[in-house]
Amino acid sequence: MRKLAEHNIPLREASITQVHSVLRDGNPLIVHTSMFANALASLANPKQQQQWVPLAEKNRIIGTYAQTEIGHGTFVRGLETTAIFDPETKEFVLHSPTITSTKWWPGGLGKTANAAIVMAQLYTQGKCYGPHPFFVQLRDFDTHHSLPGVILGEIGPRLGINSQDNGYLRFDHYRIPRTNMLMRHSQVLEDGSYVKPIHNKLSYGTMVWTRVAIVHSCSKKLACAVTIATRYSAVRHQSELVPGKPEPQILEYQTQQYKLLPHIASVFAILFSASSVLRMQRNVAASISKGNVELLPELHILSCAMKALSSQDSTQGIETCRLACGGHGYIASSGLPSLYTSTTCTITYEGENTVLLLQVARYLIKSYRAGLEGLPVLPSVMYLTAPSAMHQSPPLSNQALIEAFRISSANLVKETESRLCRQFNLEQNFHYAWNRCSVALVHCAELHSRYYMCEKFLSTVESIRASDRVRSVLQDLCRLYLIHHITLNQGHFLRSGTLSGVDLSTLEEEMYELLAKLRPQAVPLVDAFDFRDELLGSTLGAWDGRVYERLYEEAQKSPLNKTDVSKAYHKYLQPLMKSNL
Ligand SMILES: CCCCC/C=C\C/C=C\C/C=C\C/C=C\C/C=C\C=C\C(=O)SCCNC(=O)CCNC(=O)[C@H](O)C(C)(C)COP(=O)(O)OP(=O)(O)OC[C@H]1O[C@@H](n2cnc3c(N)ncnc32)[C@H](O)[C@@H]1OP(=O)(O)O
Ligand SMILES: Cc1cc2nc3c(=O)[nH]c(=O)nc-3n(C[C@H](O)[C@H](O)[C@H](O)COP(=O)(O)OP(=O)(O)OC[C@H]3O[C@@H](n4cnc5c(N)ncnc54)[C@H](O)[C@@H]3O)c2cc1C
Repeated sequence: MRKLAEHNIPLREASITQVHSVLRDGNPLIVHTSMFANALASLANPKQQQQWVPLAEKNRIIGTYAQTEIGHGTFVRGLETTAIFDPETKEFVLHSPTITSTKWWPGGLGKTANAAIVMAQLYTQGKCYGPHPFFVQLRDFDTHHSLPGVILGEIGPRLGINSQDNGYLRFDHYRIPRTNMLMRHSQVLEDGSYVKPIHNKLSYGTMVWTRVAIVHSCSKKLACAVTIATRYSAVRHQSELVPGKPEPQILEYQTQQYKLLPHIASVFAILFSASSVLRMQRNVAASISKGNVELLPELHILSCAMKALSSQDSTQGIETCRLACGGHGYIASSGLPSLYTSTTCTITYEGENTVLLLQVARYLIKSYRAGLEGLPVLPSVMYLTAPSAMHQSPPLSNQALIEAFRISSANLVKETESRLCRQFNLEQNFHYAWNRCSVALVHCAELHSRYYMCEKFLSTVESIRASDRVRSVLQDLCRLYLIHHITLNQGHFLRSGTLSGVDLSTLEEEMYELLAKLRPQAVPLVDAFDFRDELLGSTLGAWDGRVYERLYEEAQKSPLNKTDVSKAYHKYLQPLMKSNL
């Protein structure tokens, strides 16, 4: 990043907006270095990796991951792009049969990538075997022109990340060699016969990998936002806390502490969960390479749960940080608008959150029913039918709060499963009944996911190797996080009987005390994230706290300030002013 690539400007001299356009508003190579690279690593066989990975690493091949179509993003089994095997020529013929089959959204597809992993419905010997990944060259590697039979373009401006191109792609009976089907898990042999994978969802592996990557990415984006807003809140003085006294730092206001400290805690909560899911992903990947897919469902569900929760929490946290900075939070040079627009899309892409949470709910109901029948269930959901151990922990202790989450989550799953049964008896159709319970099912998934994140936060803080002082601050942050999310979900705890109204009032009081106790730690905590000013890219969050000078200096860089009278005056204003004479 020493220089902003396309502008060849030393990073320190770049305008904040230019920094954002590369670092935050979208990196045209992010899908190449993440999803495309992972698809080759996890879905291609060794011979294919040998052929394409070195070229991708040298950026001779710039790839993207082209799965979503203008008519289908969520429902992968409904994709319409076809890949029909031709036994005569031993080729796949790729085609976009309808307007809705147009590939639409893939990052870099419009103008940057010269190749793609394309998900298409595989047909051979007259039978459809569902969506499979194919390596497809899209542009000439020397001239970058689109190849014959490939129609490419850019989809147009978006809410954010506009410095990367998102593209569209259509195929017109475009032929690729049989060996361009990524063949690690399934194959089509020369005679056209299909060899099936050991698990029919292995072709979804890159989505799972990316969901796990997004969790970690969300913790970093939220860390940027809380750094900016907390530092600004220590510099900004406003109003009178006590009449007649000097204007205080806005960080002295309890409401400002409530806006920022729980989200500082959330950075750690997401980070610790990200580490846990990443460990699981590596273990499952190792098992799959030995032919063992037993834990794949656990990874799928956990990656859905954590991607949904971390994208939602970080997006809400960044917006809260932006609002906590008042008017200056709305200015581009604060860095907060581009953080928001580049994070809110994580709720949508890589699996829209509602849909992923319904995947989690499906697993919870299925596991709950299996537990009732005494069948084996996987570790993360064993608690659903386990006996409660509520009263073994001291009242309102951390362990008691985790128990309250556990029991409330199990209770909600049990209640919702009963509702599903009642609805099924009415509708006599599981899918209609499922849909009529889907709001409650999403709530089950959210509470289960929150329980996981809280448990991981506490267990990590309890086992972390750190100085007593650091441990004490992390324990306070964890306690604040647990109480904050209990107060946000009070109804679940009252309904499960795990916490009373008095308990909740006691916890609220403690939360307010924790805000005051953590106030002196706020700036040291965000300084510890150690973001360089150039990467933070914020007039409000710079290390030296010269907020007003930086805002003013940044404004000078605006092209509009190159002249005192803008060209628009002569072209538009002056005629307007004279027209009424
Ligand atoms: C510059 C340096 C960069 C370095 C890079 C490093 C890291 C990256 C950094 C940060 C990350 C940031 C960004 C990431 C990069 C790029 C992202 C940018 C762009 C975004 C890309 C995309 O959006 S790609 C397209 C994503 N699309 C989706 O996710 C589609 C969502 N839909 C689905 O996944 C599926 O349709 C479904 C799961 C919702 C349903 O699938 P379906 O086949 O219909 O299954 P069923 O619902 O019928 O279930 C049947 C059973 O199958 C089980 N199952 C489903 N999926 C899986 C799975 N993946 N694995 C295992 N099992 C699965 C399901 O549980 C059912 O099981 P049971 O029958 O037992 O219940
Ligand atoms: C910035 C950005 C970058 C992207 N990059 C890529 C990329 O590189 N490669 C790629 O292939 N794709 C990419 N995508 C596409 C992305 O993966 C899809 O937009 C995403 O999967 C959501 O699908 P959709 O757009 O069809 O939304 P839909 O699924 O149509 O969602 C619309 C609404 O329908 C609801 N819904 C859908 N199905 C159900 C259901 N079963 N039950 C209940 N509600 C449902 C959703 O909850 C949502 O509220 C990108 C998208 C964005 C925004």
